[in-house]
Amino acid sequence: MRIDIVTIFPEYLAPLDVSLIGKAAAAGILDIRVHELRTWTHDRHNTVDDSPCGGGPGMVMKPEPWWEALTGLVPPGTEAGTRLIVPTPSGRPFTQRVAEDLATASHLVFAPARYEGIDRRFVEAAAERMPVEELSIGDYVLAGGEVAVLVMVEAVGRLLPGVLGNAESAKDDSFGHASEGGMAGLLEGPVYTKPATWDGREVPPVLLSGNHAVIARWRRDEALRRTAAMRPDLIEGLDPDALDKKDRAR
Ligand SMILES: N#Cc1ccccc1Cn1ccc2ccc(-c3cc(N)[nH]n3)cc21
Repeated sequence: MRIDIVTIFPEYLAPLDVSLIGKAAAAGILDIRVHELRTWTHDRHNTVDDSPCGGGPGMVMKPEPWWEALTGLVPPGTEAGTRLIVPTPSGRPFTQRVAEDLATASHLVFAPARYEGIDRRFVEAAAERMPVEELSIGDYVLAGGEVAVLVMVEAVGRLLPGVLGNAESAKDDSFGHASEGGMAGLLEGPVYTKPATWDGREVPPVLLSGNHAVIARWRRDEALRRTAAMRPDLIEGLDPDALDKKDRAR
């Protein structure tokens, strides 16, 4: 997967060189390219913003540099397989299902804005050339879209084949598709490691029993318990077929 990120703060995307995503890029699974939006400005001050039409606070990002950037990165006629992602507080929620959908694309272009956002006409013009997703990572307002891009690139990147080692799997992710017996669709339950006793607190004995069927059942019970406590909305949304007989007996 190729990922292009256009921003006025390229240094904000430095974390993508680290850890899981950094290793995936080094392995060639991800081809991540970060671009400075001002590359596509032509005035002496490399202007990317202007005052809002109709008045109001702050500044709005001009459509021209974004359009030139998009056209430079995705020349007309080469849009197949490309999706434009625009982080915004007024977007569709970015969820695990959205991440799974975006993971099927061959090319993602991210347009993290600053100020009060981008002139609407850029999104409208882009939507005539390729699918555009306006996405929110949560019900709070950030100062710009770069942090949202970090979140989305990690959530999407980890789903690509070869990114997670065999030991870790996205198969049973929280929020993923609920599956019979799996944890997908539920929150993660508690995790423990050695020592067996710490601070006078014991690891639940079932986890030391070596009985994998009993351990799996205990973990599913704990995941259901935590989900019911922290996110009852997810329980309601679970596919009934994804709950096994013992779940229903709870
Ligand atoms: N737009 C806008 C805007 C509108 C009002 C006040 C402040 C901003 C700042 N801003 C500029 C770009 C941009 C991108 C994404 C977010 C964003 C996403 C989530 N989930 N929260 N915030 C915010 C962004």
